[in-house]
Amino acid sequence: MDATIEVSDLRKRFGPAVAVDGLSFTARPGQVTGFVGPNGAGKSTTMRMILGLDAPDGGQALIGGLPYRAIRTPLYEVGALLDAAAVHPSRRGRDHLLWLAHSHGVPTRRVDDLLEQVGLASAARRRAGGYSLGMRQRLGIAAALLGDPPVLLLDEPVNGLDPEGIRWIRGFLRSLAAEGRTVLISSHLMSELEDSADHLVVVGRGRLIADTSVAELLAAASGDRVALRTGARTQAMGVLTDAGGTVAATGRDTLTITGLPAERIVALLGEHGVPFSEVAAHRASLEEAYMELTRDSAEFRATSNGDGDARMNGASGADTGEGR
Ligand SMILES: Nc1ncnc2c1ncn2[C@@H]1O[C@H](COP(=O)(O)OP(=O)(O)OP(=O)(O)O)[C@@H](O)[C@H]1O
Repeated sequence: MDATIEVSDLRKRFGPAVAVDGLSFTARPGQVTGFVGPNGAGKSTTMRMILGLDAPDGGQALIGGLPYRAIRTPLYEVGALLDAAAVHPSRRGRDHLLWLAHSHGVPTRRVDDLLEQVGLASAARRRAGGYSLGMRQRLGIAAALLGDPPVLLLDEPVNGLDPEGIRWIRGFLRSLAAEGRTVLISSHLMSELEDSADHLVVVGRGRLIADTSVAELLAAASGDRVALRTGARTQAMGVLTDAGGTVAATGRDTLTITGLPAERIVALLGEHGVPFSEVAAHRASLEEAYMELTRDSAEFRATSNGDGDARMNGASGADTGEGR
């Protein structure tokens, strides 16, 4: 089957609250599509509509040209993880998968292979109630993969994973896409998608903010900035400004230059005998790119949680999605 997910002018309200407001995007085979936006942006509702769990008020969501409910053997066509907590606590991890597998004709062998792949083999015979959130995410991902489907939808799969788990899932998602699958993953943290997504669909308050490749977004945000480390800051500023660069001091011995390529900067400093220890073309992080993207939008802003992991927040008064 064609594994493309196509969302067209999708709309959903819950009473007076507009959850999804005319959203359109396409997630293609062979790519990890990051579906990103602050809490309450409408990501889960959109995924639920793609999976036929919520009925849209308008528009449509198709997988391989079909609405989900028209897919004959969904376990083999579309794998989904919406809520990692949806596991019976007294059931052992392996038994949870076996029960799902056997009710769909999937062999036991596949269950054991998947437990191995998601790193749960050693915990497979423990009860799921004692699993950490990260272990439940892994179990949920294994369940989504049972039928070896060409389409995967994972809602916040990175949530609860430790740094090793985050590294693992990035590689795992990339390998699933490299096998030709369509992988749609949601996140409210832009930084979670760094190094895993190829394509980004950014939403806010149910609307599309950006639909772009990660490479294009980063290139646009990186601009022509060059970072320079030098003990002769004043001298360097003079030389580079005279040559037409725009120079800003960013630290005691660091400068950021725009308007001059890195090679020209090196040549100029050499000609004028200005010592320096480092010249690097600036590469924006995905988080910076997001800031750039939403700079003109008063509705969204990024704040740092203090450990360099910036979060996206809706403006004050935005629904946090809590209390449901
Ligand atoms: N069943 C529901 N009943 C009422 N309101 C709902 C329901 N489901 C979602 N909403 C509302 O719809 C909006 C979008 O919620 P949704 O969960 O889709 O956002 P999200 O982007 O997935 O957020 P999060 O990152 O918190 O999961 C929010 O305002 C939310 O409160």
